[in-house]
Amino acid sequence: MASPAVPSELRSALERLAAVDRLLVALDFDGVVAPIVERAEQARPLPETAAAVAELAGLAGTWTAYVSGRSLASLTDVASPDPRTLLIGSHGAEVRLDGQEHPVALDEDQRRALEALHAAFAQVAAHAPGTWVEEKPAGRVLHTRQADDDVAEAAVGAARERLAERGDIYLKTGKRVLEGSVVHATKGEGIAFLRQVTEADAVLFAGDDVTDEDGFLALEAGDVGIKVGDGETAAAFRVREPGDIAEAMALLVLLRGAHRPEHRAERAT
Ligand SMILES: O=P(O)(O)OC[C@H]1O[C@H](O[C@H]2O[C@H](CO)[C@@H](O)[C@H](O)[C@H]2O)[C@H](O)[C@@H](O)[C@@H]1O
Repeated sequence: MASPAVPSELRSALERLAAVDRLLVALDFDGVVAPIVERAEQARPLPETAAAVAELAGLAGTWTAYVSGRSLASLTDVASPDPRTLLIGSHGAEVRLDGQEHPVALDEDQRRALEALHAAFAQVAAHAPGTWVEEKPAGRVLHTRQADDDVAEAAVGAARERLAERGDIYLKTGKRVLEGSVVHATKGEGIAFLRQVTEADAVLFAGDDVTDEDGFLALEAGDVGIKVGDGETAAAFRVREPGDIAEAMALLVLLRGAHRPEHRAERAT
């Protein structure tokens, strides 16, 4: 028999979460809310997940967030998030709370480092068919999903080599991407910040990529971490794919709705 989308241990954890006074539901975007696709601009949330997130955002004592590596501009473009959903972009460097954006501000040294990062990735991409460079306010992403495996591996190696001496550029490996940023930020910091501003008693965080491990490590006793897909993880729970997150979120709507049927009053976070 096929294993259920929401394993029984995770269901029990969701039942416990649904009963807390103040709950923060934080989801990574690509690979969790939206299935992975060939090009970054083509990603879209699964409609069932987006609907569940909007319902949760309307419940009393409940906050929703997307915690993403994307820039805020790219995240809002592809996710069309419910306005009540809090946004963390650029792996923690950008924030949108109650519709107010807090963009990243770069100093002169960081602007110069960003130019050097752009030049390095652009030069590599120019010689590696199928690769391309995504621009973010504080970083660049070398995408290799459409390149042959050997081309992708060589491109990432060449980009790392060009930047090896730079202590002012932080590199992260993601799913068929090499990310560079001139600002040090992590999803763990993003989740800690959201926990503080929402005064949440418990946090759910779901992620699929290596960079989400910082988020899982920021979880505390009573929180719930869900890894989507394969790979080593610090998360206590695992599901197979974004469709399973849609089912978990629909279940959480039912469970939370039973504890918090009234709607959230409109107010600042
Ligand atoms: O933290 P996330 O919300 O998961 O964002 C991580 C990166 O996601 C995007 O790249 C990934 O998704 C693309 C679309 O499915 C896929 O083509 C790519 O291979 C993936 O790595 C995004 O483009 C990056 O900026 C994000 O940092």
